[in-house]
Amino acid sequence: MSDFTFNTRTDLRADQKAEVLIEALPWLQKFAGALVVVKYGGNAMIDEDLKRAFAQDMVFLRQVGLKPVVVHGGGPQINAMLDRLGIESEFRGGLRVTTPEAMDVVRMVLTGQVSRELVGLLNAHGPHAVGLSGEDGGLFQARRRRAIVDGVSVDIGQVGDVVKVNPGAVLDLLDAGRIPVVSTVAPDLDDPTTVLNVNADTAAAALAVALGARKLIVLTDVEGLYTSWPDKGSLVRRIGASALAELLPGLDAGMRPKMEACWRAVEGGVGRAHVIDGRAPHSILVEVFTSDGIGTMVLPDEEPADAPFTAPIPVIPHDPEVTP
Ligand SMILES: Nc1ncnc2c1ncn2[C@@H]1O[C@H](COP(=O)(O)OP(=O)(O)O)[C@@H](O)[C@H]1O
Ligand SMILES: CC(=O)N[C@@H](CCC(=O)OP(=O)(O)O)C(=O)O
Repeated sequence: MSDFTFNTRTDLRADQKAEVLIEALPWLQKFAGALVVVKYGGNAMIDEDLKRAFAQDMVFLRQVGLKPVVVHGGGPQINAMLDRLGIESEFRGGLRVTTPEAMDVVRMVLTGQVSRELVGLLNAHGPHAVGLSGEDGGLFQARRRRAIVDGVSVDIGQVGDVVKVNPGAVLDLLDAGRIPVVSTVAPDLDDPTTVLNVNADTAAAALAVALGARKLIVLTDVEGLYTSWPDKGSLVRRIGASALAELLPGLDAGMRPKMEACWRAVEGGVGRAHVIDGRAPHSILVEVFTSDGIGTMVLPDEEPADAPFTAPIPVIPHDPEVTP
């Protein structure tokens, strides 16, 4: 069970319910048809109630006309399976050292376990979700990368960075009204007979850029980015891309790939990137459909990061049937 609870519906008066709904109107209008990439990870992937709430949020987004694309992680699930099989695994520079033996497990767990479960949760609401990996339809091509540990470049095996995205398969699914669920294993561009293990935060950013997404939303287990972690008073609500770039080298292993992903997304033309708290049920809906939003928002430099939070002015389409 999560630590967070919402008022039960009977605690809200009818006018309060109406207020919540009407606050969403300008955001529903603003984001109608918008493509949103969501990186699913952290607690929201482990707690049963949070899993179900996540699935509801994705189906909600689709139902009100957005185009959600899910990119999932699975680090804890991979760790558990490697342990069960007695295969040793370590992280260097925030990335899993991936031997050929470990790669088989990474691929099996991400595509055969985590993706399947998520697709099942989403499809409890209707036949919406289709799982695919970076191998399907040539979605991703990756190149081996090394990790930097204490300033030294080290070999970490079958680990890659996405260098090419062919979003056709994802776009086909979106056109058919589906919710694509993407696992981040990718063929090696230099040796297509092998697959590489790609960090899910960075893969989500690459996909968001290639799709021209309006938003990238990354779920995690804290409220957002703290400038002086773990000082709770240092939570950042908004930050411009350049200011974030200055902070990146000083960030710890867990937060760094997430914030780097947000930075890359915004630099690549994605309108906004958000890191939000996946421990709070329905945090995605709060982020997209309320004026204050939630978590940390990264925005392009040309927009002032200190502008007040305001809702867009509602656009009421002219209906000749009602008003001549
Ligand atoms: N500056 C920071 N701001 C927020 N969290 C931070 C920061 N530095 C380190 N962290 C840690 O990074 C964690 C998120 O990384 P990680 O556990 O890898 O995420 P996930 O499992 O959600 O992919 C947070 O739970 C927090 O403990
Ligand atoms: C190279 C690398 O480290 N890959 C990750 C892929 C999964 C992932 O990124 O999962 P989270 O989002 O849950 O961390 C791994 O093997 O754990």
